[in-house]
Amino acid sequence: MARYELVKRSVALITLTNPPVNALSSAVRHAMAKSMEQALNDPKVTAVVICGENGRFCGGADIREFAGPLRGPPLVPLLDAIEAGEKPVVAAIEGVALGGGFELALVCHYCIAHFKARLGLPEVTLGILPAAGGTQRLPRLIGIPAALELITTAKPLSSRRVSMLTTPCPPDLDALLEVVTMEVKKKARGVMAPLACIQAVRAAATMPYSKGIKRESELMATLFNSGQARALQYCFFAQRTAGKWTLPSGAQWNNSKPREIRSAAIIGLGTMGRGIVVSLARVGISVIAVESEKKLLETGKQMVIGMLERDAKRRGVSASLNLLKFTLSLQDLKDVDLVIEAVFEDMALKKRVFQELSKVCRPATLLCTNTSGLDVDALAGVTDRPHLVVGMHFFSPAHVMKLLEVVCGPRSSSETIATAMSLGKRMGKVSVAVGNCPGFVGNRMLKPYMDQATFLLEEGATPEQIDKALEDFGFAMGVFRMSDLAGLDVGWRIRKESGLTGPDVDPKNPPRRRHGRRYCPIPDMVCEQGRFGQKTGRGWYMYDKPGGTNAKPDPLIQNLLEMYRSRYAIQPRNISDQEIIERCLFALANEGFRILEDGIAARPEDIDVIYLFGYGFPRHRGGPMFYASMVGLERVLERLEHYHQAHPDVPHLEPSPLLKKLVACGSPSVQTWREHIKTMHSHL
Ligand SMILES: CCCCCCCCCCCCC[C@H](O)CC(=O)SCCNC(=O)CCNC(=O)[C@H](O)C(C)(C)COP(=O)(O)OP(=O)(O)OC[C@H]1O[C@@H](n2cnc3c(N)ncnc32)[C@H](O)[C@@H]1OP(=O)(O)O
Repeated sequence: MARYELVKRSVALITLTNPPVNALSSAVRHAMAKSMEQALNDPKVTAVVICGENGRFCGGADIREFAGPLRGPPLVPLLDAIEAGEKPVVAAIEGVALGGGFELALVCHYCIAHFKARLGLPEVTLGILPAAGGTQRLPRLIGIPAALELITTAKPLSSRRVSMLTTPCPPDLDALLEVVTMEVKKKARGVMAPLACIQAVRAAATMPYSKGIKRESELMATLFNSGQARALQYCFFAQRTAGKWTLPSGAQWNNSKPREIRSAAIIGLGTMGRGIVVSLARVGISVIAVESEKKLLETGKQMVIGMLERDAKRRGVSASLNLLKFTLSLQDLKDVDLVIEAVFEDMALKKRVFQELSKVCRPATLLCTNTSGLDVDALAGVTDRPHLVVGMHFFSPAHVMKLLEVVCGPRSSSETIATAMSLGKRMGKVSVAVGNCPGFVGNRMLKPYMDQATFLLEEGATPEQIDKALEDFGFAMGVFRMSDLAGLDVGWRIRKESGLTGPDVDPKNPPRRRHGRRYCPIPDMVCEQGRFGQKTGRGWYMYDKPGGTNAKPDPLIQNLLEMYRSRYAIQPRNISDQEIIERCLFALANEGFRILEDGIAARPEDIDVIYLFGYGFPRHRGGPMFYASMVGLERVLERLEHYHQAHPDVPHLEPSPLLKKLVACGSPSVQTWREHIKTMHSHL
């Protein structure tokens, strides 16, 4: 946990040895305290050096310990003792010095950092604050503005008995703190930890160290057991768990070797295709981009080049344009390692592309589809290599969004899945393996969520009221603003293809039940008016111009809703924000439970990660499944039963069997749901 050595007969070298990141677990703290005592008591020792094993100084407190009762020697007195010691202590920093690791460096009298070392205080991302003196020493060392910034970002510095310094304090401290508070509230709506950090730094500026450290500890106590801290710490581990896929065959992330991908091809240079080309090229993969017409190819090429150049400028590197090739011929793909099809969302068209690829590409080429919900196995079935077919579902814009759903068909081989997952990682994506069903995980869950939003419109709510409730909950965008951004025509086309709407529907009197269940025709009526969202300057909101982003409530939508309600004799009622949140989010989580039952997602963490990274679910709420567990499964069940009784023609509101089962088992913690899911037929 900590190795003690005497070097050159006079220097005590204390090495933290707690792989993989030398976190300050109780055992490490214990060993450090012992080693420090030995060093201070040994007259031969004139100086102490603290470092970390395996090129990593220290990743901070052991986050796993936060979930249980706090044990072992507390960190603050240990660090205070190091700082107060008579012998000089040097932090030798390689790799990371994060959180408590950085706070450890702050108490050392000298720091030597490798130029690649990463120092920072990421505590706010876990819903807490740097409570081992970080908020008190850092302002004393580097001043309030820089410390405030560092507490939410990261900056390199060195340290020397910092608690003895007075904090350099700007004359307009209150004004400065006010500005930072406003910024934090805007960026992280409803998130407590950054605001607590500001209060702690205020204490550093206005109080002596002994009082400031007390204030820091009080603020930490408020955050430590908060739901937000639990949610953010859950997200930290969920993100790391999500990449660990397993198949029923026993093949899994750590026993399946991915292939190395040097070259790839993208078919289709629409919005998705262009983003995928950029994502691949900027990590050094040669890309052949294919379009069906010369004009589309030229437009796509110019856009990709522009995107890559802007991206390279931002990152201060040169654009990797030499890796790109643009062509109209599929014949050019015969030697590539992997193809990603990103053509229009039309099964017949995609099948033709896959048949063609089977003929053209060498037998070992992996064939991937970027479909957002079509049957991956049906595509595999038209090829000569179904085991080499997998879904790679990117999110728009593909070069920005972090999420990648890797859709495993029943015939996808473990090597194929491993390769898609590893390629996702290489592109900097958070990749989650999911099973094959309509909409996979993310889009399958979106349907009940969006249905509830439109049913609420029928019943008396407005788009802006629903969006505000969701944004106050923490979503970056409410459902209607998000739909305007994505384009309303996409969903309209899907509804037409699935036979839910079309020329047979009476436009004056569209039925409110279709395929045996409640159906809200308002989205179709909005599209029939050519209102496709931001791109047409009109959608659920109005915008200054086509492509505008400033959404304003539109009186025409208000009229449409009023006319609609009077046509169907619906008496509008006042709908509370609570009902909006419950109906939208409990319907969302309910579908998540069904997805778990069906074996389409392996664990609740995977669903939550998909919603955090693909759909803007607020991180401090943990994701839809974690949120349901925080509300209490019993309460979620009771509310779903209540709403289903009121709306029996909405099957998505009927509580799922898994939710009922978990409640019957005493609502176990989300991390243990897996043990209760006896999937008959895992799709993963
Ligand atoms: C009434 C109540 C009163 C309450 C008062 C309580 C007072 C308590 C006093 C506390 C004192 C506060 C001390 C301090 O201020 C708090 C902290 O230090 S919080 C921790 C801050 N550190 C971080 O957030 C760093 C998190 N880690 C990372 O960012 C990355 O892991 C990394 C270090 C940059 C390395 O990245 P990678 O190389 O990509 O590796 P992975 O991310 O995949 O991680 C590998 C492996 O390690 C696990 N892990 C990483 N960091 C930690 C950690 N700090 N604790 C525990 N485990 C960690 C990670 O989960 C991976 O595990 P695996 O998935 O492989 O099992």
